[in-house]
Amino acid sequence: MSEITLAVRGLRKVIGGREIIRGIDLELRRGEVFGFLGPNGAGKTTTIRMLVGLIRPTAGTIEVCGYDVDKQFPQAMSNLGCIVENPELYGYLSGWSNLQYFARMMDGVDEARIREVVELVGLSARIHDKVKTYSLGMRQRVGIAQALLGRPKVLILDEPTNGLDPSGIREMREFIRFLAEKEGLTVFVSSHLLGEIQQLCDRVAIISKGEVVRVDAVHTLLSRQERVLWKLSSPEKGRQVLEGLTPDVERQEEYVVTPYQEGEIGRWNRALVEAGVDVLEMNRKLPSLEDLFLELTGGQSID
Ligand SMILES: Nc1ncnc2c1ncn2[C@@H]1O[C@H](COP(=O)(O)OP(=O)(O)OP(=O)(O)O)[C@@H](O)[C@H]1O
Repeated sequence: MSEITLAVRGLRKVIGGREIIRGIDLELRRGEVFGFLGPNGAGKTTTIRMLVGLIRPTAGTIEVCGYDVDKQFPQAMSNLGCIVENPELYGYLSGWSNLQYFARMMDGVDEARIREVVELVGLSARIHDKVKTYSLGMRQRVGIAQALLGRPKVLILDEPTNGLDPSGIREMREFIRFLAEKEGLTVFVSSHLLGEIQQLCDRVAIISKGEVVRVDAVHTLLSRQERVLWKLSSPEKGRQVLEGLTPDVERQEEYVVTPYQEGEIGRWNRALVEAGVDVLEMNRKLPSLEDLFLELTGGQSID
């Protein structure tokens, strides 16, 4: 079991008599990109604000690298970097001066470290230009550089690709994966975009109405729901044959749909042919996270 860098236990938050967060437990490991997925209003931002110490939980604990955010705040925060609301940068200063300004407020961050993070986020060529000439993607990178100054083990990003264009989104995704895989950071990313989580994250927690309804590897979540679409010479007869072999068979337009069960497909195929049903086409289909989300939240849409 790899090192736990962020542990959340029994987290609750009541605001104005309303329970917004209703008991969240999470354990994040070193080197993983962890997605926090939920529709608008599910409680993502409130949870993140507690993780980074901006608001206090009503109940529960949060530990960063073993340090309690409430009781050992400075130690916990020295292991945590975050961009929660849009990074506040001074447009009339260069990226470098912005970073110098933040570095001055931190212990043990020297010019060499600033140079290091600038290189890490790939901004060396433009770092002495004024921030107001930067694209949104570049500003995000300065924000990340700032979050990395103190050598955190955990990085928390709230909707990191918000507002970026497709190439900016791809770059940001590659950069986040690099930080986890090569630098060993734990990256916690909130999003309401299923496709993004699917492409970026190792594991995901799905949050709905202040509760985590599922935590699993993205791959496991999706493969468990994998289906096979059969195009058959006589779909109705084929459906009856398949129903005798596996539960969960349904018709979808011209296809008969079954679960995907490794090792069974050949046998089902033979049974169809023996019953006089030709298999014209067969496709494996991964569900979208969207299908899964609808299933887990009882039809609550993502947006
Ligand atoms: N300070 C507050 N006072 C009252 N209600 C609040 C407060 N902060 C959050 N809420 C409510 O708590 C719920 C969760 O909000 P939160 O912002 O955490 O959701 P979210 O998942 O981050 O959604 P979004 O992506 O829209 O920010 C919402 O119903 C919101 O109205």
